[in-house]
Amino acid sequence: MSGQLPPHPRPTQGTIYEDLGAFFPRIDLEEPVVQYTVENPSMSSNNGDNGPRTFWKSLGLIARERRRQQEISSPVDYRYTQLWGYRIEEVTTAGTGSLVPVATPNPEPHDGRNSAKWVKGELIGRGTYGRTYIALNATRGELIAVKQIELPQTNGQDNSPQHQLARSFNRESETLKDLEHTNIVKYLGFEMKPSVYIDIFMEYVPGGSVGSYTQRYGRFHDCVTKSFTAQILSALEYLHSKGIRNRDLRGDNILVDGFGTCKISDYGISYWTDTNSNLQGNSAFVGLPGSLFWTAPETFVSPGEIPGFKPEIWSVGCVAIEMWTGSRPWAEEEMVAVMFKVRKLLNNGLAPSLPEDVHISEEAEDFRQKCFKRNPQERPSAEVLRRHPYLTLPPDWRFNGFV
Ligand SMILES: Nc1ncnc2c1ncn2[C@@H]1O[C@H](COP(=O)(O)OP(=O)(O)OP(=O)(O)O)[C@@H](O)[C@H]1O
Repeated sequence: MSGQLPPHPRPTQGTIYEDLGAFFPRIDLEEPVVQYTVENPSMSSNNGDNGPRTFWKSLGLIARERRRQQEISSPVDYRYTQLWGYRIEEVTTAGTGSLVPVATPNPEPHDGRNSAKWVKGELIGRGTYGRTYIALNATRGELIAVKQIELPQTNGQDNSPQHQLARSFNRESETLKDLEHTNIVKYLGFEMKPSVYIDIFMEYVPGGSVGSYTQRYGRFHDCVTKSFTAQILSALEYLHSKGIRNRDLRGDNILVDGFGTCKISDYGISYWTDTNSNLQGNSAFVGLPGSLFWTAPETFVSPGEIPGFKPEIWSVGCVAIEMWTGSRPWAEEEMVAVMFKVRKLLNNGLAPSLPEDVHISEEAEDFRQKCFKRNPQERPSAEVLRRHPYLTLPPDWRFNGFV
């Protein structure tokens, strides 16, 4: 492997466990490095030695044991180990018979939190600000994903998007840690080294994103679009009931596993400023530049506070456009033109349209129009939109590919 996971589709956990060395090439998986103590090693022992016993396991053995456990429990019942509240340390093997911390600049003294350890595997992909890696929880053997974002040196000025994200994660972590829903990527923990980096730990999702699948296959079969849209709305309904916003909903942030289960990632956190300073003078938008195409018009003009959850319903319409057409919304426009176009929309009611060669049903068109209501108050909530007739699937339909 070349240091990065094959771009598409990402391998399943089973495949990674099967060939762990290929995904963790810089780790000695057979070196015994993790110490365990068993209080009563053998109740049946007849040599009178029932005191605590210590022994060592390799990361490879720990991973194999975890894999067996995961095979026994159903994927739905599987509960990841939570890392919240722990000092989450990146470690590696070094031929010393124990796990050693990966050197970071200016290591800090231990702060009293219990430690959890993880090792880094191959790169999954690069985003605008960070890199996402496959990782192994070193004591539990679970395969997880970690997004690492370097914090730029700012000499006290910390308004960079990366610092905004770090603050947003700190602020929201009490809420984020308890969130659990089939259609969201579970956050497992968070570690920050001020002025150096943040690490965000998540469940690992095999497969790809809606964005990568539309790039690969073009427009989706209508039943796939209905199923995915309903799942996205189900996730939003849940997140909104917990007061969590999703300011960056787009195809690239909706991961899809091999069974056709969608999981929203990057929810509840944002690179947006807390104030209304930004790209366009007095507009509120400071999201990632690539997010513009999925962004509701009112987001560009409401100074300060972003209005409630309704901009996300607009974004749902944009994701549906991706699935109906195989391209991003406003596909015919360059970024700068879109900034103007969305502004124009405020005056004359334009919304992302469908190319002439794409035909959707009347129900789908009604769904599209509801998402793109000019007045955010007139857009239905996620809860209401989830019951739209367009989303009804034939009772015997099962996911069996994208097109
Ligand atoms: N929990 C996860 N499991 C598996 N892959 C993931 C996970 N989270 C992100 N990825 C993948 O890692 C890659 C990088 O993701 P990241 O979120 O950093 O950037 P992005 O969403 O592609 O772009 P941007 O930074 O512009 O939002 C993408 O291919 C993404 O699908």
